[in-house]
Amino acid sequence: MVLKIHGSIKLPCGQRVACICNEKKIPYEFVPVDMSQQEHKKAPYTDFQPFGQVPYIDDDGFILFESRAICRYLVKKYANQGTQGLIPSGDLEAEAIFERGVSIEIETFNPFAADIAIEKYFKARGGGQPDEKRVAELVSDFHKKLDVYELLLSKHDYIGGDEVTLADLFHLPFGCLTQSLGLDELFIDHTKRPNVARWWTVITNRSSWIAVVKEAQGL
Ligand SMILES: N[C@@H](CCC(=O)N[C@@H](CS)C(=O)NCC(=O)O)C(=O)O
Repeated sequence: MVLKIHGSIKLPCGQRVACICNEKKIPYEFVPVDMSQQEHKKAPYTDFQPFGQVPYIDDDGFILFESRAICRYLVKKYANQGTQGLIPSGDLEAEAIFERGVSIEIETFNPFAADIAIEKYFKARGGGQPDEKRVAELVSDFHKKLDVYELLLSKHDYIGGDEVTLADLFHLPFGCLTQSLGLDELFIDHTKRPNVARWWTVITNRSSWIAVVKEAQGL
């Protein structure tokens, strides 16, 4: 059975899973969830994702939610196909640097990128207005965090080591959404943060991600 992703290619967490499917050459299909009718907040959806969020996967009867956990599962299950090395294994220090990158994305990057996206994108979709003062504070603090990224990326080519890993790819959905909200300067400032700009250009140009962007645009 083809891998079913219950959720949407238009939302960041579904995009994260789709990107890894593309890396690992795993056929998948999205099963739409009518979020306008709050389908994700009630049974039977919540029988499978009890937090009432998208996505979850159904892999031939195996149900799993949490997009990053899904990606790790898929990389391990399909170890012998597609891009290799997305989760380092066998070298203790490489594994540690990778885990550090994964934690940095969840703890340091995602809160800023997601909160900016909530203010400037998701609120507007619901007919609301962004809190511009909060956005300015978030952007200012995000710059400081990305200055540390610049330091880390001056020592390693990628945030999880010297090869591309899930730690990098996990940044793409919310990072690109934030970037698209008129915030190029966070990610692509070759003068101020040349290593961040290099890294961001490389990962956003991966064919796995370009395919996600096209699918989200219906192309
Ligand atoms: N940690 C979860 C977060 C899931 C999540 O926040 N999903 C968003 C879409 S990207 C959602 O369902 N938002 C609607 C809601 O929370 O009601 C994951 O990575 O799967």
